[in-house]
Amino acid sequence: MSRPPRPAATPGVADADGPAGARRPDRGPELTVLRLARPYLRRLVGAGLLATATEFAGLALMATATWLLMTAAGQPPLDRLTVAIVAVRALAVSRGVLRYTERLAGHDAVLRLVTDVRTRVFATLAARRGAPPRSGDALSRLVSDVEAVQDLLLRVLVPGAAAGLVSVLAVGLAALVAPAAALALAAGLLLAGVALPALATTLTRRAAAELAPLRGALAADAVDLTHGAADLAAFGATGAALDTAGRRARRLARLERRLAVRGFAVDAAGVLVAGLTAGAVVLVALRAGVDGVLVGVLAVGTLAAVEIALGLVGAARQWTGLRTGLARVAQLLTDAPDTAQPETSADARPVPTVAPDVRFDGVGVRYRAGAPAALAAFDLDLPAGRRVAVVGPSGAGKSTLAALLTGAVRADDGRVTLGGREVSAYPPDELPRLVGGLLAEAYVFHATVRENLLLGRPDADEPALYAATDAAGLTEWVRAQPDGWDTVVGEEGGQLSGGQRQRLALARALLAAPGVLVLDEPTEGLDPAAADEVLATTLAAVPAGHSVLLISHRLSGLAALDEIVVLAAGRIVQRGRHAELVTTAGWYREQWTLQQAAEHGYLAVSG
Ligand SMILES: Nc1ncnc2c1ncn2[C@@H]1O[C@H](COP(=O)(O)OP(=O)(O)OP(=O)(O)O)[C@@H](O)[C@H]1O
Repeated sequence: MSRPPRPAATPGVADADGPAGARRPDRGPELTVLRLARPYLRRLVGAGLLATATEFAGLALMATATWLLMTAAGQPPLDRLTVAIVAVRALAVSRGVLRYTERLAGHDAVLRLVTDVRTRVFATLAARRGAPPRSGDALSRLVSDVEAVQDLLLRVLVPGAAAGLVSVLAVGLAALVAPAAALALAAGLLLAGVALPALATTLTRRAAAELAPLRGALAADAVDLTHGAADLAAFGATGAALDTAGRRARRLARLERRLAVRGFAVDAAGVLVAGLTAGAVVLVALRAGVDGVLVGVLAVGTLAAVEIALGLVGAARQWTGLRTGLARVAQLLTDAPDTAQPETSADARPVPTVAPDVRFDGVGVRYRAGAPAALAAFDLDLPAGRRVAVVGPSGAGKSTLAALLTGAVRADDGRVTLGGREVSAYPPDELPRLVGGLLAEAYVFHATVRENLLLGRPDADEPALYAATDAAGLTEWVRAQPDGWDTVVGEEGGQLSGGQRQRLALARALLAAPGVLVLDEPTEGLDPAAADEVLATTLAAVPAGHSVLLISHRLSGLAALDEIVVLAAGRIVQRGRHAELVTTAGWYREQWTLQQAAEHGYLAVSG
């Protein structure tokens, strides 16, 4: 496998990786993310109103049931109770129905929004193909960060708004009975719904911010201690490593205990507030001469209303835990205003019909002063529709060519032009539409098969996905998975075999369909028969008019290419078509013979 050459330009994505390094977006991360919720505002407001209705039905149920019980104790005629009996039943049933529809409406809106956010995040990452690679951990975190957007709406904003509205309604209704009691209720609700959530946030914010990185570090310790056990033992470092991990585990346990104690304290304060508010409301109502039954209704209603308002404490806690993830997502989206707009994003990217002509003119690359040239006096014409293979021994400079084309490396001598314009003159977001493909050590994301593929072309429909996986020979595997396209492939594609990972990366490159398709060792990790088949189907799947630069150490399957360039120590040593090169003495014929012998045996070669 070719090593990825050192990138020349370093547009930063790494700063969005961690909480410490994350530059804060201009506005709050919540606002940045919620801007994306605009198309779903009506659905979200609907879900919020349903949540309010659910809570209100619960409150009304408690109040009506109290009135019913207290009035029934006086044994009035049954017809005085009929309406209340029917109301209790209706409220009990409607509360369940409302809760169900609220969940349905909320999840419908939020899942649509999250799909949007995820597509934009992936499109942003795709548009930064020239940027330094992000760590697997950071990418995985980004995938789960997107889930924070879901929680922000479902666990914070919708229930928070419902609790706020029901509190206002409860105060309004209490005011109809006794305005002074309503004031006491309002004070209690403010304590439960504003002061306590603020206190909970203040008490837990610092510890919560420390908790997530600490958990990550401990998880990394666990992996190091198990995977690196042999090396630690070999260097006599097991004890020290265990000590470090032990210290971290103890610190984590201390923090979690502290958080739990503070959480219980706030919860206890909530119960106290509920009791005191109910007591105050009862006293004030009695003083105001309110009827005994109504005082009872006010007391129970107060307890129910304060409990609903206390839901804001839970929402505040959730919000504290979500902020870091939200900040990372917002950071990524604000850094890439282009990809945040569907009209200009990769979604709307048309498949180019004709490739730009590519020319390498006397190109030389030297990675370090004094080091031998990775590429010297390299000339190549790759007009639209031409397919060229570059072969040669390890370290010959093949991947450097790919890096020059994608703008990851700049030529020290000569010129690399696309459509007559120097590669370095293209804006970074324009280049990937023209040149791209399967580069060295392609990264497979901890996401679903579909999401990994859509990174190549976010607007690809199902037939396009099938066409790409057919060519890469992955369709059968996808069909065999219970979750099909939605199969999660694990961290760095860890739940796939090496061959399946390669096929997935290849299918993604084919789906992207840039005008100039660069394929750096596309059949790496496949057995010879599969490699031949995949190379043939891949080349057949490249649209007419698109060019191909194929980098390969395997010489099998190159007969269909228009030209083969043999590189050695950065210089062209042979060029021609396969049929010519196998009959000419030189590196190509030698390697061809060796590879055929290794793959098919000497008899097949001589026969
Ligand atoms: N990022 C880098 N920093 C320094 N030297 C590099 C870098 N990338 C490549 N080189 C050097 O440039 C030369 C060409 O490397 P390149 O990766 O282009 O070769 P290759 O033909 O693709 O090799 P392989 O088939 O082994 O992947 C090698 O000598 C290599 O050591």
